[in-house]
Amino acid sequence: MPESTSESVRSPIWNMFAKQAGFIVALLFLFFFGLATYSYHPDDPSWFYSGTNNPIQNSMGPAGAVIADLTSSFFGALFYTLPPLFIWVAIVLWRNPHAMLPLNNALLCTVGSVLYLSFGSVLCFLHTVGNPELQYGSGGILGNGLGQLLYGVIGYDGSTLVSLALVLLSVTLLFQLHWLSLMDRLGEAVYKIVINLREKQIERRQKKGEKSLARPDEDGLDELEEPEEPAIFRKKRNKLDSSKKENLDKNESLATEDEESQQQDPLEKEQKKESAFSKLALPSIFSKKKESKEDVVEFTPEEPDFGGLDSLSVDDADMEIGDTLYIEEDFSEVDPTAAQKTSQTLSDPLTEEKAESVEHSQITKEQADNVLFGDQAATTDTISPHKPAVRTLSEAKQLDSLDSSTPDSTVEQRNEPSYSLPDRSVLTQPKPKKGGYTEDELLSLSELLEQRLLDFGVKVEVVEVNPGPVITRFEIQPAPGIKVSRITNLAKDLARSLSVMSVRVVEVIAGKSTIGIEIPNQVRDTVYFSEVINCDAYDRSSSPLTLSLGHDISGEPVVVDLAKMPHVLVAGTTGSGKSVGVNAMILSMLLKSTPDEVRMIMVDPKMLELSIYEGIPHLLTPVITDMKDAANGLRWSVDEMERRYKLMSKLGVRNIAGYNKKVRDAIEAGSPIEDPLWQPEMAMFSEDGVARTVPHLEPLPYIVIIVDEFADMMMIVGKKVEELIARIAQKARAAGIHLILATQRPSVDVITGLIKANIPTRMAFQVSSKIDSRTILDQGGADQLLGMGDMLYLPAGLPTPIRVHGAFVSDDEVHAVVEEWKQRGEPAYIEDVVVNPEDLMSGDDSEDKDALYDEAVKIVLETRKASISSVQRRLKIGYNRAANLVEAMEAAGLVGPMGTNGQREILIPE
Ligand SMILES: Nc1ncnc2c1ncn2[C@@H]1O[C@H](COP(=O)(O)OP(=O)(O)OP(=O)(O)O)[C@@H](O)[C@H]1O
Repeated sequence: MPESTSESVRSPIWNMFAKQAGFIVALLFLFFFGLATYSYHPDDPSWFYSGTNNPIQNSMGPAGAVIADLTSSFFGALFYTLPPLFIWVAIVLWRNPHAMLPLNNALLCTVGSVLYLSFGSVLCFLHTVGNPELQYGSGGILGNGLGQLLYGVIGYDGSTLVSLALVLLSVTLLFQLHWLSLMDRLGEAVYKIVINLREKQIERRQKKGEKSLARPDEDGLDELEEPEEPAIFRKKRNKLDSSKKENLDKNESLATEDEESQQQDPLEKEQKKESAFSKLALPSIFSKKKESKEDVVEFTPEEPDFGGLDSLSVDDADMEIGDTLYIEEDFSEVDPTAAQKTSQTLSDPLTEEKAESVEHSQITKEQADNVLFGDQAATTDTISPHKPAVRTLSEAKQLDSLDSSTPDSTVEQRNEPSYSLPDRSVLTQPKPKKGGYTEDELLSLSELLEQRLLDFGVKVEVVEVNPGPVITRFEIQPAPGIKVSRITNLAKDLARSLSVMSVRVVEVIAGKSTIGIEIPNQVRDTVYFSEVINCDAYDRSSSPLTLSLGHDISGEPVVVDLAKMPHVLVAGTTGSGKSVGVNAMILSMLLKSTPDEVRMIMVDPKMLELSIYEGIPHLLTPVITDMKDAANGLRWSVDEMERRYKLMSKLGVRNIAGYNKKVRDAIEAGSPIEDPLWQPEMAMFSEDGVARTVPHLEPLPYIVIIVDEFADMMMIVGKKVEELIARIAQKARAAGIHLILATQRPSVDVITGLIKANIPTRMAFQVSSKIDSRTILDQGGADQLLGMGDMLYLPAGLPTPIRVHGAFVSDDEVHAVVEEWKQRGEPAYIEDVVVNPEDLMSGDDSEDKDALYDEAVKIVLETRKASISSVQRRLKIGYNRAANLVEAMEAAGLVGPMGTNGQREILIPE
């Protein structure tokens, strides 16, 4: 033990001594070797040569002469570089025990040295570098041997190239070089030198008192003062700047968060604490009533996935963003506070302004999403700080009308809405609510529910109660091992034993492990349309297709966007409230959007429900009651959809929102866009003989096709309708064409697989059987509804439907709004929508042949002019149809293709 201790104490000293001795020996050797090399003389006697009788000239005597002779013979001219090479290797091994590369340092140096000496001497041999009078030439024995070998295999250039590459590699290994950073450093050094030189030059000139300072341009001093920064430095500096900025931004945002949390109203904090406490400390069923809103939020539907087309939604959002910013500008013109805000923004640096607008736009999008599903708490909280950014459409219109009274020329240029919206005061005001169950009643009802279920052998515990205007939802926690299906199957028995009309079992409540039992209230409150329309969610939504459907189970308004659905199927038994529901949807649009924004095609086979809307300016065609006309209306819509797609592709936009923005921007900029689909021959035949000019594009309105009973259409017209509906449903979203299809026959021959696959959003009113419910929703539940507007709304992509108590719209309300609109304007009907019903009705062979084809051919042959516009004028049909007819004639060989002068040759002799 003591021995080993003394050993361990002695060894470091010994190591140090050994190291130092080694260093001295190495130094000695290097000096000796260096002197011997550099005092080499070819006449000195050596290993290969006995020498002259002259005295030895090598300063290290005969030994030095032999060493120098050996190295020079073997390595050729390269032997001069041996001493520095050895010194370098010594330094590397001494100072850097750990190599940068994942290899032993000694190994690196050895490999590097061998490569250097071998291929360096090859290079010396090939290119006669250094003294060629050395005994074995400038390549030495090694260079000669290896060089000749390489030359024999890869030739002169190849040998040079390979040797160069290997020498470079050897340098890399020996110096453990990183070429890029070496270049970096070299560039940096050169730059510094140049800067130094220039500074000195300027100093010198200044000292000389030259005029150059007064006239810097002449002397190019301006250039000198701001020398162009090399890209490498610029990059570095930018990187540094951006990282600094990021840090600053982070710090700032942290600081704001801190500030915000500090500035939070103490009362608010207290309330938060209280609510947290109540959640923890009051597990009573009533304490959970407050959470009912959250339940609704959990159902917030996502935007449906429509494959390629779905991605277009981003553009929709863009459009909304654009609108919002535009409105904000308006607002600044009217409202002094907003103006102040804008001026503040303007005074801020550009980047800040951009950041703010981006923030606004993000909030707008989020808000829109929240708003649309009645999450009022969320919206009011988030919106308030940016109120001007999310003006409602009606507010914006008020501002517009205010703007128009100002003499500002820029304001006058703007597209004024040609209509004002009807006043909502025409709607029936809601009556006071009678309310559902009292607290005591709720308690006893929950006990009764537990008891009744126990009677059926199902042990459950009521954990939460959510009272609403029409039903009350009891959330129950079943005992372990009890299947949900058992409770679902007991729905009817439960309703009977509780003496209520019906009980709906909600098998899955998103995010919870409980089951919902929905029991109708004894006294049912009516949900008035004026209640659901006068809500933040509806007001704040910027979409012209915003629909206010009704209240959810906790009494919050449910507001959705048809543009995002993008089509909806409404089904329910007769008297379940479908027509009232459809009316609520139509009124939602009529109270939100002008005919410039939304146009409608209404199909009403019953001649009762929708005929009431006859004469409103939103209609594209009189309310269709004939199913043949209806089918043709669908065909027109498909044509219109195709036309819109062509226009959008010509303008390079992906949806109607983008198209309208581009067209409006162009109009506002005073350079409206010419119709890209216009054809030159249209100019030749105007009605009054005046040559036509290229028409300009106008913003396109959304088109909503509302069919009150599409089963009739399917029965009368047949398969073609199904195909047309599927075509519109698949593609029309981007073109701004949307379908609302209602039926009272939820059977598979009406709601076919093709229609279901293409219309993802469904609205199920009360139905008589579970099978019907499955046909509509792919699940039961609609059979347990209460009727009179009680519905299950299934947004696309959501697995479970939302129960909505539809708003009641009376005939008087509809009449009042219709009257308001009739006073505002006449409808501008498009005749094409319903013409030519025969082609759809007739057999398949004539399906693609236009009924007016023969007449068109007659006209062309008579007039000897195959012009689209003349056919259009003579037959009083739309351009598209006339173009199709002329193209059909071309296909049939009656007329030739259009020539460069815009004329077609008539191929049939006179
Ligand atoms: N949201 C509602 N609130 C209160 N009552 C309603 C509501 N919706 C409908 N009703 C009542 O139900 C009745 C039938 O409604 P509606 O005419 O809309 O049913 P429907 O399903 O269209 O029937 P049909 O297919 O026979 O036309 C209405 O007259 C009205 O009294």
